[in-house]
Amino acid sequence: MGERNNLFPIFLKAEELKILLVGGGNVGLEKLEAILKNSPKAKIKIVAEEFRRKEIGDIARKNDNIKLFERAFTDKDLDDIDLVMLATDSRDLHVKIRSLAKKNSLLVNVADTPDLCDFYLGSTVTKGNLKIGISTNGKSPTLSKRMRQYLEESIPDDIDELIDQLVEIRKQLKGDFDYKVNQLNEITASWLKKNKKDQ
Ligand SMILES: C[C@@]1(CC(=O)O)c2cc3[nH]c(cc4nc(cc5[nH]c(cc(n2)[C@H]1CCC(=O)O)[C@@](C)(CC(=O)O)[C@@H]5CCC(=O)O)C(CC(=O)O)=C4CCC(=O)O)c(CCC(=O)O)c3CC(=O)O
Ligand SMILES: NC(=O)C1=CN([C@@H]2O[C@H](COP(=O)(O)OP(=O)(O)OC[C@H]3O[C@@H](n4cnc5c(N)ncnc54)[C@H](O)[C@@H]3O)[C@@H](O)[C@H]2O)C=CC1
Repeated sequence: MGERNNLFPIFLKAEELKILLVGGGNVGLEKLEAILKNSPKAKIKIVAEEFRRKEIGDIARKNDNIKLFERAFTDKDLDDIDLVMLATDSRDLHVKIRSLAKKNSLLVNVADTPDLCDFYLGSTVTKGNLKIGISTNGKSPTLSKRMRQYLEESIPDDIDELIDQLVEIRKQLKGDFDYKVNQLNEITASWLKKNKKDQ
């Protein structure tokens, strides 16, 4: 048997959390864009001695939820933070911030260092209410990206209508829990068969 991905996926309400991002270079920008692509109103505090002025400056100007501090990291930056993402060019600094953050029981991602990560970012496909997260266990971000592109093309853009229909049906179903589960399973099974026949 080969290796197996044992990561546990969760979908964070990032717009209700305070995220600290340290570092504003290429990697910092990539991670900032990854957060905002999924959660445009996420509250992000960026601390960087220098940063990609054009891109990160523009994003921060247009978005009140992003606070940009042009200076070195200080220990107090961890106060009142829920989640930490590090993207500087210093492993020593990453190790130091990580150990401070762990004292506050914070979860930490270090963009270019899987062994220092409590969690990884994944590629994501979003179609309305549907979101699919993809992980290669930290092995190949490129494969994650290709899988995202594949799924983005193959999942119909109107998939959200199926979700809306199920919400309506779910509201109208009368009966106990088991009855509802059975009904919802039956209805959706026939949708799958129908789609197969259509192909
Ligand atoms: C472990 C992880 C930690 C984390 O960042 O959370 C991590 C780590 C590293 N990334 C590296 C490089 C690249 N990262 C990308 C892209 C993405 N990276 C993302 C996630 C993750 N990257 C986590 C694992 C995800 C998983 O399990 O699959 C994505 C999915 C999410 C996002 O960041 O938005 C996003 C795709 C978004 C999309 O398009 O869908 C590309 C491709 C490209 O840009 O085209 C390259 C260049 C090609 C290559 O190297 O593969 C390197 C090498 C640095 C070096 O060479 O030293 C490391 C460090 C290492 O592996 O040691
Ligand atoms: N750029 C890329 O695509 C890749 C980068 N990497 C590695 O990832 C790391 C980050 O890469 P880049 O973003 O390109 O580097 P970068 O040099 O452009 O950015 C580093 C950022 O960290 C900030 N920083 C450094 N010390 C700080 C401190 N004490 N407090 C606050 N901010 C501080 C800098 O001001 C800057 O914003 C590097 O170690 C690099 O070797 C690895 C593979 C690819």
